[in-house]
Amino acid sequence: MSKLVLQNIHIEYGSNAVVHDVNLTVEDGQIGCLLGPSGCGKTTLLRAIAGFEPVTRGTITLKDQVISAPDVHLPPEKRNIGMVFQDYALFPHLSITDNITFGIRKQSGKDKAKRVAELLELVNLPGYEKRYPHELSGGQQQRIALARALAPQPRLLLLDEPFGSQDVELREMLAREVRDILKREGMTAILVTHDQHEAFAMADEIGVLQSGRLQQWDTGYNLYHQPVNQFVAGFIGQGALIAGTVFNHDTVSTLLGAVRGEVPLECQPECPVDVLIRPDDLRLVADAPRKAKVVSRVFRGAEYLYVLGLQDNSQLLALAPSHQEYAIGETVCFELDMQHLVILRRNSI
Ligand SMILES: Nc1ncnc2c1ncn2[C@@H]1O[C@H](COP(=O)(O)OP(=O)(O)OP(=O)(O)O)[C@@H](O)[C@H]1O
Repeated sequence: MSKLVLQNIHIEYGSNAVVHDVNLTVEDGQIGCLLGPSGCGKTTLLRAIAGFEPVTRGTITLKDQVISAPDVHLPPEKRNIGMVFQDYALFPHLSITDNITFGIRKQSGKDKAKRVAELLELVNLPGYEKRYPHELSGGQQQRIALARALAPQPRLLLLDEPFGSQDVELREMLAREVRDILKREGMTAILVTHDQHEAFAMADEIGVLQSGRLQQWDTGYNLYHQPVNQFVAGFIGQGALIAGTVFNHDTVSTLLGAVRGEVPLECQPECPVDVLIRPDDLRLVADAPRKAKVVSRVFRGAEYLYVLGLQDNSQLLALAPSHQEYAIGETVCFELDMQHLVILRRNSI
């Protein structure tokens, strides 16, 4: 069982702490993801798991073996962890077969040929044995890099921004493909990305990092629908936070009137909160008491995404079919769907 467990991980570069008290578990055969803005510590954590960065405090356990702790450091080559990077790092002068077998050079010719055929089948490039990297598209090269990483049957696979050099439209599709391949192999993996669509398409659980701290480790669905704080709410999906004051256990007073949702248990009446309103919580209608002004809009094909301004200058986002057009400056009426509103304690980060 290749379960990966990080407990209270703390990493410093010199005296500069860049990862603080990170706890997470990736169960055997599951795909985890570290997601966050540039500089939040994703790569540092991945490097620590791979064995390229020592930990100042905490333990990293893989398959019940402690591989990193302040007094334990299993060298990278002894961890049996595979890696896939953004730039594929295929050897240009080696054939696809030699690239894939690079990590299993010592095996017999027959075993290697069998594994190459198996892996090419798995990554959907059968018959590519004799080709060279320059004869392959970027997506195909990335699949070969994946086959090479899987060849030695690692205990864990680490993927560092693996689709970063692909077109945005291609990334989600590739992420799905790679997920299917990893699931077929039963591989435990961790992906690092700053692209949430890639994370959603590929991972079972996703950790959102901010300044080296793990804010939430959860499914993509829960990150979107039940963010634990304003940072996660703002980072995942689109939406706007409007200020409110708790009225009772399920009602908050806001500029938009009373809105309902699950008030956090620790928030007493009068407690200041933020209400997260996603574009899909809001419906533009012909007539309603709630009104706002169109500040800007972005054409999205099937729909327009509108930025709406309220009296106090706070803003909301709304989606509407593109044939139902509103002009900038126009006053629009809207209704709120109160089913999913998320209420967050103010200053919870
Ligand atoms: N070798 C190093 N020495 C000192 N500081 C470092 C080193 N590597 C990274 N850092 C710092 O550690 C912090 C985390 O960096 P890291 O590369 O882990 O972030 P990241 O989330 O992977 O960012 P990106 O998405 O831009 O790759 C940053 O503030 C960075 O400047």
